[in-house]
Amino acid sequence: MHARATILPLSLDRVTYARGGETLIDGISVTIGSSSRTVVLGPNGAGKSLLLRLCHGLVAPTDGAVRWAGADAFGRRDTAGRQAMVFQRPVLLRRSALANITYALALQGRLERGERDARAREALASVGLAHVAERPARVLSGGEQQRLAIARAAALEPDVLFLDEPTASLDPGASRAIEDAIRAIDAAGTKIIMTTHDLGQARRLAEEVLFLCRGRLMEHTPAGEFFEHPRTPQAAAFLRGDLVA
Ligand SMILES: Nc1ncnc2c1ncn2[C@@H]1O[C@H](COP(=O)(O)OP(=O)(O)OP(=O)(O)O)[C@@H](O)[C@H]1O
Repeated sequence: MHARATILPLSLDRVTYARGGETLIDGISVTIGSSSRTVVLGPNGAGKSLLLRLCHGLVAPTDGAVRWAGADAFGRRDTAGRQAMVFQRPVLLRRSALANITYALALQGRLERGERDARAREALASVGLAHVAERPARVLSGGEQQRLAIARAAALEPDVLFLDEPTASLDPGASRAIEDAIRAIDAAGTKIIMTTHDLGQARRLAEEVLFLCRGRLMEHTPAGEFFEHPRTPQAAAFLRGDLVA
């Protein structure tokens, strides 16, 4: 267990990202606090992944600012080291599952060598992967690799964990295992901000929803309210499964 997030809240101030004459993220202002799991929803191409990358500092906004607890975030090491992101197709090292985690812990530099192995084994166990600790990460199944990537990020005990489509192309059993892991990480004090295409998963995990459409933030709503009474026609159409104009 570790203390609740401290680099939060995350504030976006008119964040815009334009490229090739197209505005892909359009003046998003929002404040995201530490207290609930945040799920970013929206149709294909809405800008969900891009928004996560902007928040995490992988991409700099072309206008506006991303701030953590009020400070200008981009390029700041103190905030960068306290957040992690797991991508849709995680990049794993050509090492064992266990070594993928101990290596990340060594880079982070918070734990002594002797403590890293125990933390890494604990992280693997928390996602049901204790039995593959010595196996090369690259031979693991897609679902196992995704769980390993999440365990590796969680082992760093970040204040905030960004997850981009953590269960894309996984079967229902593997997806549920990842959902359980996400709940456990949240319960241990890490703020979760994630995207998903799976509306069932969004209903199970979301406590608040950011709904994006064509780079614009249409709704920032408690999850129950979003699913029962979407405020915008775009969100209502999205929830019905219609193509969103
Ligand atoms: N670095 C970039 N340069 C140019 N265009 C980009 C860049 N990153 C994203 N885009 C474009 O921005 C738009 C939003 O992309 P993004 O991947 O964020 O959407 P998404 O909502 O996550 O979509 P999906 O649901 O299909 O995963 C897309 O049209 C994409 O092609």
